[in-house]
Amino acid sequence: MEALDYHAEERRKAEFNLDEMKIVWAGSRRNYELSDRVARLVASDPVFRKDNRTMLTRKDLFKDTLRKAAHAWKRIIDLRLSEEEANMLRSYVDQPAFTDLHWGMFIPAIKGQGTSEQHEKWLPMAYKMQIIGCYAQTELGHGSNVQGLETTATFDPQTDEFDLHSPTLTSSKWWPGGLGKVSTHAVVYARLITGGQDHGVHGFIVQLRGLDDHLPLPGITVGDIGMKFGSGAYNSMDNGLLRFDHVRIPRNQMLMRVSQVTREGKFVQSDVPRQLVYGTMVYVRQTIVSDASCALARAVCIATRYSAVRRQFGSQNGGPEIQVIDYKTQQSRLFPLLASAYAFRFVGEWLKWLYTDVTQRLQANDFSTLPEAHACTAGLKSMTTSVTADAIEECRKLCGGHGYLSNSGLPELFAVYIPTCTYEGDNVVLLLQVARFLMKTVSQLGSGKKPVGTTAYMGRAEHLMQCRCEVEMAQDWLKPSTILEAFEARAVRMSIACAKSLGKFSNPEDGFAELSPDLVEVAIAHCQLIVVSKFLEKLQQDIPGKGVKRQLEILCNVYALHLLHKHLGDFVATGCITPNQGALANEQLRLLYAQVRPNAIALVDAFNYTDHYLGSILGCYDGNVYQKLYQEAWKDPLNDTVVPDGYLEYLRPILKQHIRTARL
Ligand SMILES: CCCCCCCC/C=C\CCCCCCCCCCCCC/C=C/C(=O)SCCNC(=O)CCNC(=O)[C@H](O)C(C)(C)COP(=O)(O)OP(=O)(O)OC[C@H]1O[C@@H](n2cnc3c(N)ncnc32)[C@H](O)[C@@H]1OP(=O)(O)O
Ligand SMILES: Cc1cc2nc3c(=O)[nH]c(=O)nc-3n(C[C@H](O)[C@H](O)[C@H](O)COP(=O)(O)OP(=O)(O)OC[C@H]3O[C@@H](n4cnc5c(N)ncnc54)[C@H](O)[C@@H]3O)c2cc1C
Repeated sequence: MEALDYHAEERRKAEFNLDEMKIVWAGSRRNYELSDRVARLVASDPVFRKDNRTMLTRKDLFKDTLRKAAHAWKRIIDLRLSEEEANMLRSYVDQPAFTDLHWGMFIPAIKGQGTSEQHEKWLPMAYKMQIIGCYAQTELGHGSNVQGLETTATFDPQTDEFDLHSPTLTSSKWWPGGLGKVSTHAVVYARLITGGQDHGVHGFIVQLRGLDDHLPLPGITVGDIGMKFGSGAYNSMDNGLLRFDHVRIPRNQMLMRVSQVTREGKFVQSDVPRQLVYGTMVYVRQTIVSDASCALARAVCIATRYSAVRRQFGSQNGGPEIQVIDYKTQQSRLFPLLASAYAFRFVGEWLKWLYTDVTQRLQANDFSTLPEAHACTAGLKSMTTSVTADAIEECRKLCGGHGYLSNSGLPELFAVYIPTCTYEGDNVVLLLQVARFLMKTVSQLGSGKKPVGTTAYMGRAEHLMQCRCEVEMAQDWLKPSTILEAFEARAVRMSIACAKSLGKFSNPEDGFAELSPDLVEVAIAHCQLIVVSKFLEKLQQDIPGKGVKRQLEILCNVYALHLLHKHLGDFVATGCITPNQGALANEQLRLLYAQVRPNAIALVDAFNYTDHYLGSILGCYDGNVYQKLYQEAWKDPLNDTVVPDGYLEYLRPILKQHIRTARL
């Protein structure tokens, strides 16, 4: 019997080659094939089941995470999966775990900040998971201000050791994932003190637990910090606390690529910039941008499929009601998010390239592109995660009441996703880093130093400050050069206006603090320009497949014009466009939505997400939503009994009280 497909008609409407779009989304045919294989492998394995996750107690959820991690590790070894495939497996298992920090931060910290001897000693054990590590930077009192950390690592020349100590309550390490219950080791960030002098924050490899009994080593207090937001979600992670009471480690456990301490206790700063101590964060911020497109695509896939199934109002002559996806308001809320998922995918690909490039340069001691890599990773991490977090909530609302059910998949996705706006750098703090970089670039204009990379457009400031947008009709907004120039002009004008305002302050730091809300807006304008320009660049590539490029052009225009509509105030106030041109952009946007509409279901099918990964009844591939919702309701433990536990003790006495009250 042929399987039921409630979306069959929608799928027939598609005007492009779906298989080719799947390859564009995956990045290459090879990536598509690997990812498809791993997704199916995970979906068909009962150990990776997750449909009962939000019902588990914290302890059961944690044990389930350990079980999944052990099973994942066994599969990785048995099937000889590459690191790339293992990472795909991690994504599809879809359960935050200590392994994220071990592979995503502990190992990269040693690789980026350790010497070759340290690599030889620690990496083989870490790669085999004979030791498990975490990244212990944040403290109870300080997270954003890394220079404000209080943990000390004092060198003792007599024993050739560092003495690690937590001098205050606020110096307790607080938040590191994997620390609470699992890690045997940590890269700990502490103030280096030699000869009574404070040399700032550096990384140290510290063993925390015994490798035989898993008990904390002497002088170490360690535990979990407690339940976090939502059920299921990030509670599978053992975010931990850690205190040191004069714990001794050998000198060679300080990560010494950036600076060294000699046997005599002399502090030596190498040619490598001290910012490399922050290098692991740059790496992870880059991965967070790629992950943002996955989370956004997932929410959008659920909301789009459900919007095509759901009908409300408008039945004529007894015919079917209107699919909610046909309401213009639904389209104007949903399609920009669909376009953003594709936009973030492409900017994530580009950022990965940028990161690989800067890493190769760093290995050759070329540090010239580090500031730009920092600004791009910080800014795009901030922008993409903020948009994605808001978008998941918007998708919940787009699904009406059923979106609030746990089995819509959206509440847990929201709960697990929102901390990305905070971890790896609070999003506002990161935007202020971008703003600093932009203000520095503006201050160097005219000095002969030509801006390059993502700030190259500032080199054309003279033109961009006075150019006029030539749009006369709605369709003029479809010209890539018109869109790009409007975004470049807005970004440069906002940057230069802020730089001028800063110049009015006698103390630049006072000015920066006072104008920080405006500076955040400047940074956002710059980041949006990067995303728009990378989408446009993607369209310059040869993209095979019937109708594929056309759909991407439509999505690119939706992405750019919805931003223009949303930030119309910026564009008009800076004189980049007139109010009438803004109205024409909005008119064009409405026409674009009509072009997205017949392709919407196929555009989310292109993400190639399994029902297991989506974890959503509303987003299931076959669209058989109502029957599944009905069946699922009966599986709730509350429905195990017809009369609930507690009826006799609590309900019945209330129900019967009217008899007594009536007697009073
Ligand atoms: C169950 C399933 C199992 C599956 C198993 C599968 C097995 C898997 C196998 C393999 C899979 C691979 C897996 C990979 C996984 C990847 C996933 C990773 C998930 C990670 C989860 C993350 C969890 C969260 C972690 C954290 O949050 S860690 C802590 C992060 N903390 C922060 O981000 C702090 C933010 N603060 C700062 O960054 C800084 O302090 C500051 C705000 C930048 C200010 O610093 P300060 O020194 O005060 O700087 P300034 O004076 O402002 O600037 C000085 C100077 O430096 C420049 N700068 C600043 N930062 C950087 C930088 N990072 N890089 C370069 N340069 C930088 C700045 O621009 C200034 O420059 P100028 O002087 O030129 O102006
Ligand atoms: C789920 C989760 C996992 C984490 N995992 C790890 C981990 O593995 N390892 C680790 O070391 N850490 C980890 N962290 C900690 C995380 O990196 C920090 O919480 C994060 O960097 C934010 O720092 P904070 O908590 O000090 O926020 P704060 O800086 O205290 O932020 C509070 C508010 O102050 C504002 N603010 C702060 N400074 C400024 C400023 N200069 N200008 C304007 N506004 C400002 C912020 O915007 C924010 O609104 C994790 C956190 C979470 C939530």
